[in-house]
Amino acid sequence: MSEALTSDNHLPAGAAAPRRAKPVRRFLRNPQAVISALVLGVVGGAVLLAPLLSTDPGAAELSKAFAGAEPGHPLGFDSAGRDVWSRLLHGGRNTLGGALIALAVALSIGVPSGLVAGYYGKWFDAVANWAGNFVMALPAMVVLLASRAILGPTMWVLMVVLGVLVAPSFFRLVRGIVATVRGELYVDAARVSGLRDRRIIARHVLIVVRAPIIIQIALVAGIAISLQAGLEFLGIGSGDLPTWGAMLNEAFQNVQRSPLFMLWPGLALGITSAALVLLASALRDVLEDGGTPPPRPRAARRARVSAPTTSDSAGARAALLSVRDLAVSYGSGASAVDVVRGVDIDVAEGEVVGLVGQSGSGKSQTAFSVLGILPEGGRVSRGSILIAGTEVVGLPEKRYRALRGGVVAYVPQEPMTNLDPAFTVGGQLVEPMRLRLGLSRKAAAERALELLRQVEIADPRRVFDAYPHEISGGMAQRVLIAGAMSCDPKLLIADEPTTALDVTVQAEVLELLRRLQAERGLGVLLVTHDLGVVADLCDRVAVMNAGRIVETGRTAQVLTRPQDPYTRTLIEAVLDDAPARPAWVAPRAADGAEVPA
Ligand SMILES: Nc1ncnc2c1ncn2[C@@H]1O[C@H](COP(=O)(O)OP(=O)(O)OP(=O)(O)O)[C@@H](O)[C@H]1O
Repeated sequence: MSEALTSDNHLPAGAAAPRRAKPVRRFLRNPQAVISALVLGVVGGAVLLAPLLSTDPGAAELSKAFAGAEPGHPLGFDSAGRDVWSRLLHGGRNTLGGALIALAVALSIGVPSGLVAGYYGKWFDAVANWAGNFVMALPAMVVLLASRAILGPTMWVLMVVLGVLVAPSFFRLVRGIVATVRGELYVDAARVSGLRDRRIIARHVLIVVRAPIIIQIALVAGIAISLQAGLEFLGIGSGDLPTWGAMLNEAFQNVQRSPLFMLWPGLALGITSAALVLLASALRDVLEDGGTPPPRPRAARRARVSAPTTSDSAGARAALLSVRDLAVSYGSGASAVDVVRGVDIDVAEGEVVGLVGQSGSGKSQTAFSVLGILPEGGRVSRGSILIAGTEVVGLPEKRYRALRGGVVAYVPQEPMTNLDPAFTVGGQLVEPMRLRLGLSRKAAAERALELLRQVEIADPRRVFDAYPHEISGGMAQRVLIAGAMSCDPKLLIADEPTTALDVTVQAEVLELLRRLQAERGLGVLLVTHDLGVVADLCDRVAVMNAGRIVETGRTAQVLTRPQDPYTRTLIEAVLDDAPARPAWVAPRAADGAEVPA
């Protein structure tokens, strides 16, 4: 086996693939990020420590109006004889505090609603999208002015209103990303492994939106500060509170006498806003370009057409998997299309049943129906599916979850897209085991390493610690097989498990599946278009065409004495692909001379 493994494990054992530096390290290596964060740190620290670094901002000494700098008052006094330095620091507290309130409101409305709308879609998405568009269409300044007229001169409440006005920017951002991630195969895989939606969102979805949200926070904070300063400059804020905008307003009224008063709040606003924008741009480089790879576009589940009738005996039903009269439909009413019609399949314990047919014949739709993961718009419109005696058509999601991962497991077609690029292989194996088997982190990690050994990965520790992009396709498929085995299922649904792999690796993975099936006595429903794989692995085979099972029987019997014309065509197509005959060699006479044709 070790020889076989070398072709699969493209990276030599122990050789580490180039790893991306951790986000903190990338941040520290980015001068723009460090400088802008330092500037913001200094501004934030100064305003936080305002009571220690300055005196009462409201204390006025009229005799000192417009007086210059003196010890303890480095920026001099304003028109009312108040210390400009104290007002600048305390004003910063109110300005930044107001921006924080607006941000908190925007985040608490925009992020959860974007997550729910993006992940679940349906009516909530439509309503939230409409509401978001409506709020975005409102002119922010006019709404703030109207709010001030209705609610009175209270800056904090105006900041809450501002938060509501900018919430759609977070909603749109999160909704868009989550809607893409929702369609990722690794999210389907997490669902099949029995994880709850809440957990999938927290673990696989939030991590993808994390970086864009951080970047958006920096941008929106800059906008909130500017808007707030604008309101105060226009005299629409609280009036009595020192803020940078209010200082600008006061300074503007005395610009002829002391133009320097404009400088300090203007500088504070300019430096803080510029630092936030520069930080957002640096964070984009740090977190996105070199960070979590963006979700790979979901490989379209093939949807091509191809044209029906016997199947497993409709009588006795197998103990492990028994499908009867299954129909899968897309669309509704007159436009409904049945892509699977009247399918009957049985898989007994320890039996390998091949589901074979050309592309678009409905094999994957049948498998997805068994797993309860039909793509959006698809539904089981008729029939019955018994898994270990439990009817799963119409089964509540909670009970379905208990079956998936535990009784029935899934090995998908495309290994790479079924692993979450944001987590290590080990992390992805450990999580379902902790949840389903109630193991501690340590015990689950040990079991994961043992499973990696069982699927013949040469260096389990390295693969355990690796991210999906650091392993080969063949290794990724072994990892998924290890994951499928992790909760000791009885039934395995394998959907073209070797199609995406190169030929040598295909043979190894098939050999592995054969060994695990025999050792564990698994029942397997093997979806494939490859009659060679069927001949190699399957006890029985069901041939599918245009959504129907056209022939079922023992593998040897179906392959050697096919009854249905479509099965014969399939077999003949394979024979047509047989290796070409050797090149013609001209016959030679006894003396070696070429015989003329
Ligand atoms: N999301 C969808 N919406 C509408 N029709 C779909 C959808 N997905 C698949 N179909 C249709 O269902 C039929 C069966 O597709 P299915 O993916 O099961 O084929 P398959 O036999 O597994 O093919 P392949 O080997 O290429 O995956 C196809 O005709 C396809 O057009």
